[in-house]
Amino acid sequence: MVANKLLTLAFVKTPTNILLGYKKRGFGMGRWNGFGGKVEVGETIDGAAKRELMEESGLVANTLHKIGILMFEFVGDPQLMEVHVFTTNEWKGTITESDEMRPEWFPIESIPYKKMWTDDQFWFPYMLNARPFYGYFTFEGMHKIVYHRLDSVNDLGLVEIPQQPRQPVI
Ligand SMILES: Nc1ncnc2c1[nH]c(=O)n2[C@H]1C[C@H](O)[C@@H](COP(=O)(O)OP(=O)(O)OP(=O)(O)O)O1
Repeated sequence: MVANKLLTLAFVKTPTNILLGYKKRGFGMGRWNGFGGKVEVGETIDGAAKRELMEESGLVANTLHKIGILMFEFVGDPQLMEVHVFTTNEWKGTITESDEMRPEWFPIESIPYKKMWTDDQFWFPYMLNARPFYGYFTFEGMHKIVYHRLDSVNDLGLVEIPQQPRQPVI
């Protein structure tokens, strides 16, 4: 069994707008997303979320609220991605482009879903409405979702996080 790959994803939002970043390189290149990345050894998940937000957007979150947990399975890959999703509406600093991300504000009614990960359109409504959620998505390739489930949850601390893919890896 392979340990899950632990990642964070943070969104800065106001009641009407959301800050997204255009991924300029690496995994998810060419897509708009929140700010995040891998949890480093010795870091807490919350600490990694704050660090990645700062590195990729220039902003420091005063508080981050955990709003969701997403699992991603890629058919044929034995390792699951476990992504912890956060939001903040209190931050300081100046929005700064990094070599990885180009940040830009979007009105909530015109989020560019067609230029984002395919799964985002499913769970963004939960995140935008501050409804805690748990989602599991199985991808075939980088675009096609072949399985998904999405649940509203009362307590993210009680979510049972799977440690291996749903489908046997051949
Ligand atoms: N399917 C999907 N939807 C929404 N968001 C994501 C996915 N898959 C993902 O990986 N993500 C998010 C999770 C993370 O926030 C990033 C990926 O992080 P990555 O760029 O690989 O991690 P870094 O630590 O920043 O990478 P390097 O600096 O090592 O290149 O996308």
